[in-house]
Amino acid sequence: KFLKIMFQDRKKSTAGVPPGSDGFPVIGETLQFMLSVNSGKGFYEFVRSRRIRYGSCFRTSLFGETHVFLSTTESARLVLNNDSGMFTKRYIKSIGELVGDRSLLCAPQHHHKILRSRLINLFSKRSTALMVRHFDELVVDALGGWEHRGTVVLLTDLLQITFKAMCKMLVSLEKEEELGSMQRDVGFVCEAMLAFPLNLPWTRFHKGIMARGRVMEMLEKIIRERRNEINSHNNHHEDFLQQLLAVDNDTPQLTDAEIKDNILTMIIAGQDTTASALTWMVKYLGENQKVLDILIEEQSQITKKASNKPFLELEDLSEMPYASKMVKESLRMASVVPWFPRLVLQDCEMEGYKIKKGWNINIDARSIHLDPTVYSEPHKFNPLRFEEEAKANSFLAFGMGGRTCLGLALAKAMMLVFLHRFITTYRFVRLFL
Ligand code: HEM
Repeated sequence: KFLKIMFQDRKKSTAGVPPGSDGFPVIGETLQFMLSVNSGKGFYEFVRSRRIRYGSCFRTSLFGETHVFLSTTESARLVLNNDSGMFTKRYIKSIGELVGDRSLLCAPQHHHKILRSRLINLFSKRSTALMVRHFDELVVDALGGWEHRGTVVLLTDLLQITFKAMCKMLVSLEKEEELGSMQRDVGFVCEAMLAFPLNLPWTRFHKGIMARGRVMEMLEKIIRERRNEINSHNNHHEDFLQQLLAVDNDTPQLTDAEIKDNILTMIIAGQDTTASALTWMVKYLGENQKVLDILIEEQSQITKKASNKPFLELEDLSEMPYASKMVKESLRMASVVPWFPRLVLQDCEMEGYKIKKGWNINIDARSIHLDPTVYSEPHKFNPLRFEEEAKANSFLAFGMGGRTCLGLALAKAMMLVFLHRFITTYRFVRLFL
């Protein structure tokens, strides 16, 4: 029925293209976009200022292509749930060269479905429980060290902790030296993903390609060693690699190339996002004394109850109702992934405007999270707003539909663990400089 409406509308459509600017010939508004990427305000400023100028649907031209930004819950539903099949995640060749064209992020739609159905099994309750225990160990260790340091740059430390957590969960990599070189190389790959895709010896893109090669070599070595261990029955690992290599006649095996590309993908997808979300959460804590007081009360109870065990367990997290809302509110306010890009596969109409095949359409999650018609007093940090269920299609921190974040339960668990330890280890004093 939906498709019928869309096609009927298209035949008699008199709709115009969305408001916005095409900028300069060929480069469009790329320069303005790059300026805001490098400004102190960050790349979202480019979108925010145009959303204010043009409204909830606007177009721009970036890197030679038309981009439309949409910021209503209804457009989020249509595009992200994609029941019409008219949208897909875009394959960008340069990103494919960096994360691998068998990565979940780049695979064509039919291959994505197969990969996702295999990978989703890895994110079980058991994996989350193991992650809680291990992440807690890492956090306790890190927080203990902060006592003796004059200044801690939170994001830098958290990137290291989340990197270690990802590597342990995925391939049980724990040796400091190997972790160090892997983290450096994954960092080069991530930088190259945002760079101009020119593969010449002095470019950031080239550095990323070289780094990907080294990451692949290291993963190959890890897979080889693991197979030897499995063959000699000398194996005690409980990580994602172990599950991916297990021979199970009911589930199709992934090839080694698929395993390597997707391990790199999961490190990239999980490390930065979680570290940023944690950093924002601490910022909101520092700004909201009342929230902090309630949390201290709740978390002290957990400390009392769990005093006989060295580390938190998954069950402990279910006794943190206020902290869970705090985590959700932090994710809403921060919108760590601010918009979700898709490619339009057929001419259609959205919000009364003509959208053409081949355009890029972006669901602007941050605008939805801060829309006063969706969340009352959206700039107020208020965890209790989640006592009531949020409006449909309005909480988009982890996306929606067939591309929803695979690591959402893990990410929430890590945030709760960190919140607990942070609050119960240190006293929060705000310095007004
Ligand atoms: C607070 C932390 C995190 C946030 C805010 C976050 C957010 C997101 C969002 C918004 C998407 C969907 C993007 C889209 O639809 O275009 C996504 C996808 C994904 N996330 Fe997360 N994520 C987080 C942590 C993690 C963790 C810990 C993992 C674990 C490995 C992970 C793995 C993935 C994967 C594999 C995808 C791709 C799914 C697909 O394309 O089918 N994420 N994430």
